[in-house]
Amino acid sequence: MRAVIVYESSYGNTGQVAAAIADGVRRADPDAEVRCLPAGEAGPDAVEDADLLVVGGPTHMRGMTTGLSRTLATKAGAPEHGPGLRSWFHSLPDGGGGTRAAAFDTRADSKHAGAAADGIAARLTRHHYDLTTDPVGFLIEGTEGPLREGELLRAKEWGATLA
Ligand SMILES: Cc1cc2nc3c(=O)[nH]c(=O)nc-3n(C[C@H](O)[C@H](O)[C@H](O)COP(=O)(O)O)c2cc1C
Repeated sequence: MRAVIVYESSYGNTGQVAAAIADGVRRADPDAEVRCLPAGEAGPDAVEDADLLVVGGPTHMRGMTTGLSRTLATKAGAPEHGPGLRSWFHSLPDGGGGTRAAAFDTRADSKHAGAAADGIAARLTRHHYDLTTDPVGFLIEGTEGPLREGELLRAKEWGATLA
């Protein structure tokens, strides 16, 4: 089984979640070939043979990041972090049906938080990937993080369910 976890992360929290999900997949399927890549390193070649594609990013302005939200994050001190998921999706090959997929995000614990994962899931579906589970959000304590205690373990366990 080949699994690819693709993520966008301004402050690093979503990257940590992505790595934990990758660990969970490896733990559940030790024979799996698992790659965990930032969007800028996940070109079409990296995903075309995947049996499982997991995509996640931070929630900005109640949805996926935008050019504006990424600029605001950088101005607020976040490091530059390569292309965002919106542009990454433009070069994602069509899944053609039969490739399993899942979406996740990081977000605040607020009823007004919104969810980047919903937009990610919709794009995966539009690209004919088969969502195997509902989109999931992992909670952060503030704009820059850290992740809430226990969330990395939850991400690992969620990853194991995807394998
Ligand atoms: C410009 C901007 C807008 C944000 N808007 C939201 C939001 O609408 N809802 C939310 O839950 N978190 C929001 N956040 C907090 C991010 O979700 C948080 O920074 C992110 O999950 C951290 O993940 P990262 O370290 O991978 O970037 C926002 C952050 C920034 C920088």
